[in-house]
Amino acid sequence: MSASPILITGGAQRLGRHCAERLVDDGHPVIISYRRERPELATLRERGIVTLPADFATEAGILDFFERLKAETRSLRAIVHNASDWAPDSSGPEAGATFERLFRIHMLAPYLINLHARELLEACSEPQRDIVHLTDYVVQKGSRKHAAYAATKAGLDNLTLSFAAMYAPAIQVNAIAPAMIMLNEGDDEAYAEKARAKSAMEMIPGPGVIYQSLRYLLDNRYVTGVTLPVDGGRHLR
Ligand SMILES: NC(=O)C1=CN([C@@H]2O[C@H](COP(=O)(O)OP(=O)(O)OC[C@H]3O[C@@H](n4cnc5c(N)ncnc54)[C@H](OP(=O)(O)O)[C@@H]3O)[C@@H](O)[C@H]2O)C=CC1
Ligand SMILES: Nc1nc2c(c(=O)[nH]1)N=C([C@H](O)[C@@H](O)CO)CN2
Repeated sequence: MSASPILITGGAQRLGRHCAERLVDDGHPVIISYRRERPELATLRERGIVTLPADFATEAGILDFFERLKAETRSLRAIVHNASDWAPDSSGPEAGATFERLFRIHMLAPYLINLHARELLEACSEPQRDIVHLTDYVVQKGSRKHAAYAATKAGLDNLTLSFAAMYAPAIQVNAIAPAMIMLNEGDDEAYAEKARAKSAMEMIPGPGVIYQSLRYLLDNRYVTGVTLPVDGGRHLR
């Protein structure tokens, strides 16, 4: 019987893409969701990664995605909720719309997908099944410029506890809380220097440290309801 696939939402770039390719390297079938078609997806498809379109900004979009997922597979080994929008707070009339959009991407999508995908995870013939939420160090301290982002990631952090209790022992549910992992386009050296100085390790590690944490969770049968900080010791500064 072929292995059940691992789903990574928002897997077309950066951390999600890195983990998707590393999982393929480790022999797992992988499904990713993407929002925008782009040339890089061809590379992932050539590696056998199944790519499903998804826009989690609306409930209808979330449920449409789940129908596509169900048409693609009858079981799942794991779900990694990686899709995210690091939108700064809006001032003025669109502030509420921004908050609602981030609530849907960071909380409603993981919530509805976890509820609907329970039977896909339980259909996995392997002994371990996992759900992993990508949250953020800012859940612990808030954010002056990304308050809506931080609050909705805090909601996702709390969903980790609820789903871990609901789904044990058949399914393990954990979170990974990164701080600065990789820069964005347009981040200059001054920004990078400031970012490095924020953590005790004084580095911007790149996505490999996230895959190491995901690998640990996927390989450990006795860990559930926890959040792994991957933040270079931000709390020490
Ligand atoms: N990078 C970092 O330093 C840090 C990352 N994190 C967290 O780690 C995870 C990965 O980070 P990173 O790789 O930088 O993430 P990105 O900012 O690259 O976003 C990942 C993907 O999310 C998808 N996405 C955005 N909006 C939507 C939407 N409305 N519906 C569906 N998908 C959407 C995008 O898809 P598309 O490109 O197709 O539009 C994008 O490819 C995220 O959850 C992030 O919050 C936390 C702290 C630090
Ligand atoms: N979806 C995203 N979330 C976050 C990103 C990102 O690029 N996409 N980046 C960060 C920053 O690296 C932040 O940790 C710097 O302090 C946070 N979240």
